[in-house]
Amino acid sequence: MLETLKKEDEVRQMEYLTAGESHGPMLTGIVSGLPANLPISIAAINHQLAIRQNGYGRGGRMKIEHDTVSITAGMRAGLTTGSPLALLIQNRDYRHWEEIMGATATNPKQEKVVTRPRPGHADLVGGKKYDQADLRNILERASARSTAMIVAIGNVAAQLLAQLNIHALGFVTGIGGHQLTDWPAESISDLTEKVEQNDLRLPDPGQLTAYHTVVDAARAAHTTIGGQIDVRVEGLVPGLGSMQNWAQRLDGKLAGALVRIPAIKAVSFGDGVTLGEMSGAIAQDDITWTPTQGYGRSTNHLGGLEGGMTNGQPLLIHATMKPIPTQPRGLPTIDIHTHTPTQAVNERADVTAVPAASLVAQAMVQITLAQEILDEFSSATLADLQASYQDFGTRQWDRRNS
Ligand SMILES: Cc1cc2nc3c(=O)[nH]c(=O)nc-3n(C[C@H](O)[C@H](O)[C@H](O)COP(=O)(O)O)c2cc1C
Ligand SMILES: C=C(O[C@@H]1CC(C(=O)O)=C[C@@H](OP(=O)(O)O)[C@H]1O)C(=O)O
Repeated sequence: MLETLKKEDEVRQMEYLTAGESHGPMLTGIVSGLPANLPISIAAINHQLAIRQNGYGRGGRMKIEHDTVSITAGMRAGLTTGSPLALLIQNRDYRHWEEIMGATATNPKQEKVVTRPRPGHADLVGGKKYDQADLRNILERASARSTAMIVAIGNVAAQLLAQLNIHALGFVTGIGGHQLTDWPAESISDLTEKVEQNDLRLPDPGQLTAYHTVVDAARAAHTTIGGQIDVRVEGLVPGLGSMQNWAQRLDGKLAGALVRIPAIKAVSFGDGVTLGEMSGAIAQDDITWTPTQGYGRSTNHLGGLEGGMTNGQPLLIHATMKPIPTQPRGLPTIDIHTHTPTQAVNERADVTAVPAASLVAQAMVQITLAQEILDEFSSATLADLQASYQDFGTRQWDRRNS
């Protein structure tokens, strides 16, 4: 029994892996378990990669990189073959780091050895765990540089989901303690138009100036800020996920996927933390039925999930990003070689990266939903998947006395 549960939780039809250091030569991604005959647009992936690099408040690194993906396995003539898909993204910054980061380099530049761990980053505990005297061997992999590959893989998942008419959008709803918008009630197609018109991914472009002011104030105060992100998903059939075993609950898988993003510290669904303040009769979503639409809901307080399953309403997910940990004026720390109190290393850093993180959150939701769907339905080919998914969605199950 325990073995079965472990397998359900850990072995998935679609698996993905990334490799690559922030200042190494490239990022590598492998995605296995995709159906054969899925059209993949590399231009669409590159479009998302370019958007991820945007956002007021990012540091100097984004001026160096021009992220584009190469697909080196698993695809021929624009279609997946069913074999593992391999993706590569070059790090342009590597040319400045080759002597330090090359696989055979001996790190001659002593000033790039990191001995002053940053509070809020992986430096200290990673150094202890992996027995590294140079904390660069930790921060290079902990860096959110890997989110570029996650966005590429997320877009592969998005292209799969689009074949089933499922669409997701991540956007920014707050910055540095300033709420910029409430849950927008619009559909994804209306929201996408607004969110993609500005490089801050704001559903209300009227808030651009407010956003800039908050970031400018943080920069002037020599500090960093976090913010609020929402992800909305439309088009999911009811019944993805399961209440049978806790390991199968989709709410848990989605929350786990989102908090894996570096610096994401809270996740909630629907009305989220405010549900705790509502009366029970208000907080649930009344069930309706019409001959043309079938079952529906009059509200969506619960964000489209009941019993760990999708209920056919849009998924509404909220995530909070903490302020960027690297501080221009390094925080109090201890030098690991001398044990003396000092200031943490000041690596080049972003003042904020909430717009980029909103796209990463979108990608993690898309990956998690693609994994769930590929686990649940027959998927050797795209046609198999479309047929079994549609069959499940339209299946008549309730017994009426008419
Ligand atoms: C898109 C993005 C960009 C980030 N940029 C930076 C940065 O420039 N400097 C930094 O110290 N942390 C940055 N972070 C956050 C760190 O990677 C993260 O705080 C660190 O890996 C520790 O993980 P934790 O905060 O989840 O504990 C960024 C995160 C994301 C998602
Ligand atoms: C490289 C990216 O983000 C990086 C994430 C990051 C961190 O510590 O997480 C630190 C910074 O790296 P660098 O010191 O090279 O400027 C960010 O730029 C990226 O988003 O592509």
